[in-house]
Amino acid sequence: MAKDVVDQVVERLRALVDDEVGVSYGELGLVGPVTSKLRRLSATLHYVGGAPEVTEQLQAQVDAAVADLGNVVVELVPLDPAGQAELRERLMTPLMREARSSRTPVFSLPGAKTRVIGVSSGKGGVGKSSVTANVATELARRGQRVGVLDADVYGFSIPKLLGLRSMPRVIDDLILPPKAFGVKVISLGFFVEEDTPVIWRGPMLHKTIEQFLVDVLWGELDYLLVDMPPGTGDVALSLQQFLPRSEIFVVTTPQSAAVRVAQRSALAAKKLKLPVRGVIENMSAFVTPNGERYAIFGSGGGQSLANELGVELLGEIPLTMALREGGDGGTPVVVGTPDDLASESVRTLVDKLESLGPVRRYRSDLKVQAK
Ligand SMILES: Nc1ncnc2c1ncn2[C@@H]1O[C@H](COP(=O)(O)OP(=O)(O)OP(=O)(O)O)[C@@H](O)[C@H]1O
Repeated sequence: MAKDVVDQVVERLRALVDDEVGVSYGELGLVGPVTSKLRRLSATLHYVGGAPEVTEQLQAQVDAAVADLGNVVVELVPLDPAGQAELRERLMTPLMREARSSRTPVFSLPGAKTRVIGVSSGKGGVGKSSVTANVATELARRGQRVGVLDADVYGFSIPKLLGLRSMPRVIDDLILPPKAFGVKVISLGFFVEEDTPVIWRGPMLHKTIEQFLVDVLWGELDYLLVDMPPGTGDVALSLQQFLPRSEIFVVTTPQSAAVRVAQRSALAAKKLKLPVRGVIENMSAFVTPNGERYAIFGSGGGQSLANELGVELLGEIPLTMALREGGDGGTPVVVGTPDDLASESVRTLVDKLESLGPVRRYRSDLKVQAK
């Protein structure tokens, strides 16, 4: 077998990128030697095991990469514990090492650029998770690096809304978040059995959120969205402690009763000194194809909450079939039906979110010296 074919196999395997890590197998040092026997080339690619479908997907990707090079068999070999420990060391950036040794999220270290956005609501069922999933997807579509931490202990819906079937892979004690529509996701739901109710006590939840912030290989992110449980509880407290630079956005329906409960969650955030930066109204008027508007859940709630809180109403997302169907099918409406009215309002909302920019903070350590 010609030497250049061997080189080409190695080159192609080295160039393959592990999508979740965003680094090539070559750079990760996971391509084994290629041997030639009886006109057949055998190669090995080491990988971090995950769900069977992840392995199948990788095998298909590998086979396609070398398909035109003749008789080449690439065997996928899971990394042994020593190999995993070595890989973990290679993947950790100096910032991440610092974060892990001080148990402080990289997002809170000095100089961190990630905007951390807590999406909160007064009560369940107002569409907070659907809004989070669509905003995250739209940001990623615009080229932003986005992660979602699904901390909604009452219903971990983010993986389903983003059609994620694979579980996070674990390299030694480092967690690799699976990715969908360009969004990296970690959900408490990945770690509990489906349909098994778990009572999350404050300290346990706090510890898990710490682990998700510190031991997950988020890489560099422009945005981290946190889907918070409805109400005023423990996750807000954890956010305040781990991510004091978080901004809070409150989702409400247009109904005045919903607004009152949403207001309580906003006030709780304010008490924790987390800035509430905007209101998002969801399930706004349903519009028929003929343009007739039906305000099924009333109207004006989002604006009045925004006025009371002294913040901007970032958007009014209408009730639409496409948004609901997109969520059920695991393809966010902004990708699946971009010309839907709900997609349009998500885009307007994201324009406003981006233009708001991060919070400017008073730094008590900086003093102006009068001459
Ligand atoms: N604008 C909308 N148009 C149509 N359906 C919507 C809209 N927003 C949300 N829904 C649907 O409402 C249901 C609840 O939404 P979602 O799970 O996002 O709410 P939530 O506030 O996060 O609830 P929970 O806190 O219980 O998880 C879902 O079936 C979703 O598809």
